[in-house]
Amino acid sequence: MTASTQDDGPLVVPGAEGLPVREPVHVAVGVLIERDADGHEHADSRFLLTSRPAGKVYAGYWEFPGGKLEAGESVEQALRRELQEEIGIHIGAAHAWREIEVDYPHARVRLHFCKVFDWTGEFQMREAQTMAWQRLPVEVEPVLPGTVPVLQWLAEERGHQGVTHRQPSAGPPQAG
Ligand SMILES: Nc1nc2c([nH]c(=O)n2[C@@H]2O[C@H](COP(=O)(O)OP(=O)(O)OP(=O)(O)O)[C@@H](O)[C@H]2O)c(=O)[nH]1
Repeated sequence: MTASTQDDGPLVVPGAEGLPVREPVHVAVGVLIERDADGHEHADSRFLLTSRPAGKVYAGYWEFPGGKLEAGESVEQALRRELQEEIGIHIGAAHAWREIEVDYPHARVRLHFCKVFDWTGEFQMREAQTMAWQRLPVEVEPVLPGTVPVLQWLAEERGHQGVTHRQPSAGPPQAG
């Protein structure tokens, strides 16, 4: 799937063009990164992607784990709760990193990406997702449209040249 950006505007996914402006749903998203023995992130550090569970919009697409903020929650609180609920880990500090709005046909979301370097606990895919530690270029596919800019930001930070992921080979997603 291809998507287009607008100047200072949201990433607009095909099918969402021309829709009335909607209030964004805020989503906390964790970019879990493995650091080396010196505690540094480097160009080859692996990051975690998870596949979206069956029954959700974009089921099977790969994304960074996270979920919607509940009433009264901060981004960090929501991320802490979501990662415990969905993948079974307790995170340490969440470092606010980048934000982007994405206009999907089903909703407009504002994605608050946080880098996370410390966590405890065993990974448990509690929604029957799949997890994959990845480097650039990402090998799993298809990647969620809202994940593509994040891969680009990582590529810029890491001096990665070339593609960041494979283009999806399947047709449009089944809503769930
Ligand atoms: N977790 C996550 N969501 C993302 C990313 N990129 C992106 O566009 N999204 C969008 O953000 C929204 C997150 O919703 P979700 O369904 O995962 O959240 P949730 O677990 O709280 O949902 P639910 O409890 O209502 O089922 C979806 O519309 C999803 O398509 C990403 O990298 N990670």
